[in-house]
Amino acid sequence: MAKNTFKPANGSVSRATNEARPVRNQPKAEVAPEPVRESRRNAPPAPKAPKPPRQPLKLPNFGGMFSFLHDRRFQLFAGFFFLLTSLFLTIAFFSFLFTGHADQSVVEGLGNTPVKEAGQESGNWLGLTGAWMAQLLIYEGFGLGAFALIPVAFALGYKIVFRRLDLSLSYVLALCLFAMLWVSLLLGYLVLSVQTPTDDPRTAHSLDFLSGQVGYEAALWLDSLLGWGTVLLLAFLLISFVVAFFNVTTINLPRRTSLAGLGEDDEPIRQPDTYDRTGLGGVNHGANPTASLDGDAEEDEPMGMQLRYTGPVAEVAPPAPVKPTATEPAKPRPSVPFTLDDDSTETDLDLRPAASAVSAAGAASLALGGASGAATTAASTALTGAVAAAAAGPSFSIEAPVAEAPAARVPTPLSMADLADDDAPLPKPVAKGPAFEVEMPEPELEIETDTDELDPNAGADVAAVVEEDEDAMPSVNYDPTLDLPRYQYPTLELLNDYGQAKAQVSKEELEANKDRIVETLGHYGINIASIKATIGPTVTLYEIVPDAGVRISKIKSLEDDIALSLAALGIRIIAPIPGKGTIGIEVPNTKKEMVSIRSVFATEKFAKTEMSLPIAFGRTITNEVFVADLAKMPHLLMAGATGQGKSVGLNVILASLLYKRHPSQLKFVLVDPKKVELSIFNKIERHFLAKLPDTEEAIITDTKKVVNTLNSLCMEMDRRYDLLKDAGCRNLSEYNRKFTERRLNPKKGHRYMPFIVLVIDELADLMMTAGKEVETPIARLAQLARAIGIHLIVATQRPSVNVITGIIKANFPCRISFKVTSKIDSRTILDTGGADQLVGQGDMLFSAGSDLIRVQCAFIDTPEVDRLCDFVGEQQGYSDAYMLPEVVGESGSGNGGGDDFDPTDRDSMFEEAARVIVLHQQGSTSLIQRKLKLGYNRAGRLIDQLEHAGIVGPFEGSKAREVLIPDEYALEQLLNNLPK
Ligand SMILES: Nc1ncnc2c1ncn2[C@@H]1O[C@H](COP(=O)(O)OP(=O)(O)OP(=O)(O)O)[C@@H](O)[C@H]1O
Repeated sequence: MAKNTFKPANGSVSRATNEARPVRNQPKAEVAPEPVRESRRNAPPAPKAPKPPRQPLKLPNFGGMFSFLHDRRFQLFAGFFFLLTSLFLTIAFFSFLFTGHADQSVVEGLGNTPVKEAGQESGNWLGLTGAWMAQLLIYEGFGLGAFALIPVAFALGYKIVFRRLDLSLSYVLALCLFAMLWVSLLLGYLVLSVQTPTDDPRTAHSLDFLSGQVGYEAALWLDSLLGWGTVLLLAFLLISFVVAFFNVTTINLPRRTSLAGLGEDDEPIRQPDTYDRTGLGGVNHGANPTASLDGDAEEDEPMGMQLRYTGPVAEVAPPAPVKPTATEPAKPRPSVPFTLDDDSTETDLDLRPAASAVSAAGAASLALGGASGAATTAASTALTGAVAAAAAGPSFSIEAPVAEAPAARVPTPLSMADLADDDAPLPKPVAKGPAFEVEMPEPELEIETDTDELDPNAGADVAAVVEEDEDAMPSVNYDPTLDLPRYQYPTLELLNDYGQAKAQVSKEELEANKDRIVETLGHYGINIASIKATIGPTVTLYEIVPDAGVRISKIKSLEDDIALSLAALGIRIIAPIPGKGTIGIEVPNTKKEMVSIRSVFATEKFAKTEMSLPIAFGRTITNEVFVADLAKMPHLLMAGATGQGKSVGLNVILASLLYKRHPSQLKFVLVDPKKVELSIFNKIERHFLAKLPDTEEAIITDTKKVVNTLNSLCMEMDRRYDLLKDAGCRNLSEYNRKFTERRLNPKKGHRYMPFIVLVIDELADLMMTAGKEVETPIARLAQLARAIGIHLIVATQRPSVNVITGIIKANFPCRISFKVTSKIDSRTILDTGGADQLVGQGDMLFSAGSDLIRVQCAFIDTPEVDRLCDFVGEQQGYSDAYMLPEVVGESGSGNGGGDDFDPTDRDSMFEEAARVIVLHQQGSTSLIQRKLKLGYNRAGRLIDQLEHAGIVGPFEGSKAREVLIPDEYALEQLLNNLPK
């Protein structure tokens, strides 16, 4: 991670000069995710290992009645209970296979025998309880099918304890319950069939345990009803379960194929992947013995049946025929075949492994005559595996059901190969249309909502702001957070939980958009080799690889035509996508996904970030959480027409920083000419706000005060540079590290310096009323302040050149634009078009130098900000806001800057002020103001004069100045000696 170090050309830190720095060469904002286009390569994607995410447990609330369910300790207790239950059942069941017969009489005679004696008699490895449970669940219950309860208990326990599971609980439950009943019924029927009326009842009885009483009775009943038709019913039940469970919709019969066509087309043999229900990229990557070919290259199909399977998102009817629009000739639409990439998902479902596995299961069940417990378990597991294998081919991982892992957030590479008529030979992709591939990017891993995990106190990064390197500080180090040792970081509970986002883009929509793009470009003679769609929260990116020889500028010029034919506002064409030979067309989704701030904060990327000033803006088009470090940006310019999400964006920025930093590490200077936007943050004044001395409100709404504040910040900047120079440090983190290591003497004015973030909500207003007066200090701060930890965030709804002047723009390399009204505005803010084509409501473009990243800004509602501010504000804070240096009027020289001070030109109140100060032993301007009823400017001048007379020490930031005269006697002596 490149550190943001400010290094003047001469190697030393000079006092602030107006010399413009080559801002463009500054280290770029470190942007956590790769830009969209970087992450999508045409190179064959490496098989992704399925990443088991930590899944938050979804528990009902019941109006708080069962709030203990959310207690992690209770969850762990329950989780381990289930895990141990699964172990208990395993031992008890296996033991039953050997001792069950003998234990039967013990258990049945329980009512008559004392428990202790019965326990001693029982042969089960887990005593009487084991014998009783096994008897109940196996003999009186479901026979060997009861073994299926073991994985249920295990999965439940595992999920609760570790919060990671490749399998969804509901899937495990459905599979195991079905397996239990089905196996029990099957075995019941088999037991019934092998028994003959002449059988020794003891032998017959000894087989009953295989099916249990439930299976046996049910089989008996069915046998009387259907006879051997019971077998057909069992087969039908199995098939129905597979079809329903795996959503099988089509079946391929084996075809005679040849490989000849393949060589001609140079198309590689592709593996039929399967739709990954996990949503986590857990597609099969193993070699599939029934590798199929795409396009019309037919495959050598071994014997067997192939089902075609559509996953949840793919589970749509073939696309509605696209009606030609007025601008399109009514010529037949080219049928578009889709090739499958290795990471795309073939929806064919090959049942051969399933069939063999099922028969293995059957065989295993049959082999149970020998009472082999292992075989029994194998039977139920084999059945589970069989069904899984049916869906996944050789390596299928089942995961959260669709309801739990919504498609829009789920990284499901999804092929549309099955849109074509199954029986019709698949057309050649290159000859008749481009390949189309849909990708749903990986969601971020979400951490649990435990507050500890988001709380920097809990991690090693307590003083990440200070350290930046990993060296642990010895405990004797100064720890600024000890100013407020009991300060609690905000918790995720303060934020609204909107749950999981829902799938927003239907397959029809994707397909129709793709077809229209192909058609529109086709009208202009542009042929496309392939298209890939990446679904994001707001827009879907269609990445087009044009045929060789097509000029990119030609596609760019068709932007409006494509937008028209797609009948969608907000189409953005990126031609070419930087670093790639492809063209991107971003098409807004019909239904947008709202990105809640909680879902973003809950991700590991944000919670565990090491950035100094992390801001979680939202999600990119690839659904990655977009976190950027303000410290590296180092300033941010924001624009957007009214109502497009600017204020929400500012709140997201402020909330991100409040969640990650301690009050001792960060201070905000909030400028809000609109007076209402930031007023909500007043509550955190004593924790996080900085203000000018002797001002009432920390949030600045008055233009005059803004000028003073900016000048004060410039003074603070100069002071900080002086201190840095004195300490021989090049930037704030070096300085603060030295300070915390106690290598700098506070008596010499050294102090721990928090980051200062200046937020200006409406620059246009300031520029109109104060013009140059604000432009100059803003530009100066922007040029120089990054090394000393002062960062600017400037927002405006009018990104015109009068507001964002050349000098301001040149110093803000990082810019954000929400939707603006014109292309010109977009150019003013981003130096390129595109922001005018955004869709609003937090849709934004982030520019850090040359790259533009489209991000859906997270949404934080006012009540959430309110709760956050209440949470912070109600805690113990400092006695006042952080004090910025005093600025003494326009003609004044400022504190300590009185080189032109005339010792004989003293204020008439000088002596009185000196007495007040010495009497109270507190060198503060406000004290003079209060006691002598003076205005702010005069009191400021007085304190300057007192400093020059040696009565008070130099300015010390937020602290009062040191009083150098111990008592009134000494003061009188000094006053007498002063030149008159
Ligand atoms: N990230 C977002 N996700 C969803 N909706 C949003 C988002 N941001 C803003 N909106 C919607 O847009 C509305 C206006 O947003 P906001 O108040 O931030 O606009 P604005 O640009 O600050 O407007 P103004 O300049 O007039 O204050 C919000 O009330 C909200 O409904």
